[in-house]
Amino acid sequence: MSANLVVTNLTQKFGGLTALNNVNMEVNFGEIVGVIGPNGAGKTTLFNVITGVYHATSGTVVLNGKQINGLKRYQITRLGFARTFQNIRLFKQMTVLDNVKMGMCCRSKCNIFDNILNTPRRRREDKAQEEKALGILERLNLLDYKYDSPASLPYGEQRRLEIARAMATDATILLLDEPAAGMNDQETAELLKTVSGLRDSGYTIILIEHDMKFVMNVCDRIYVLNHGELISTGTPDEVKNDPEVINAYLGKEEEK
Ligand SMILES: Nc1ncnc2c1ncn2[C@@H]1O[C@H](COP(=O)(O)OP(=O)(O)OP(=O)(O)O)[C@@H](O)[C@H]1O
Repeated sequence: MSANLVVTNLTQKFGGLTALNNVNMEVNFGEIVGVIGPNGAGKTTLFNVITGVYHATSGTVVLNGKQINGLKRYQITRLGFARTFQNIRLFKQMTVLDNVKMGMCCRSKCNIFDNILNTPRRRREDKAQEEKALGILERLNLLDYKYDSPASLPYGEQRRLEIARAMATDATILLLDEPAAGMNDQETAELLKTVSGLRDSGYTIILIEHDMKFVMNVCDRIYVLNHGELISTGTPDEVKNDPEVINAYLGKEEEK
């Protein structure tokens, strides 16, 4: 398997605080990779650097052989990254279907005149987008909600809708920030099926998660961060038996 994404010696400083310190990571095509670690370990910062929210203090992020750190966020999105966030960020005043269509804006071939004059090109694109969005909703078992407001959906469905919108960007790499947060057991089991199904259909998935049962069941490999340092990496079994990892989590418990 060849590496899709290669992070090398990545360091991110915020003033005197080192949120990431020389972090190395490789993600292969079609893998589900988990990023775990206690609160404040640097997980979200890693996502923020990969997706261009922050420009790394030093180090590189390389996608398919091309360095992407330093690029603008929209350029990184166009290369095939999409992400969901810890806190659900849906457009509540729009329908479920329109939320998914919003994900396609970054690929639009229409210009401002097409939009104002509702030209044939605009109408053709609308139709194609609608068909594609319906397909994604069907795939994520959300089709019955297409004309509903996202706010009216059960929590698990809202989280899946975020993934649907990320897929609509034509992403090949999905970064999911705590996708199972706040879910009950049934919703988590459903999410596990969804995420495994996406991997099986060719997506590469990187996820941050605190729900250890979910992480251990869904991930092919895991990276463990603590205080901005990579302290362990391996299969779920390797990581969960690593004394460094156990110490990092127990240490946090003792600090409380
Ligand atoms: N924009 C920022 N400015 C200053 N400090 C920041 C910024 N973003 C993150 N940090 C700090 O960097 C460290 C890592 O934060 P980060 O949010 O990446 O951790 P995390 O592992 O995602 O934590 P959690 O599991 O609680 O979400 C923390 O000490 C945080 O306060």
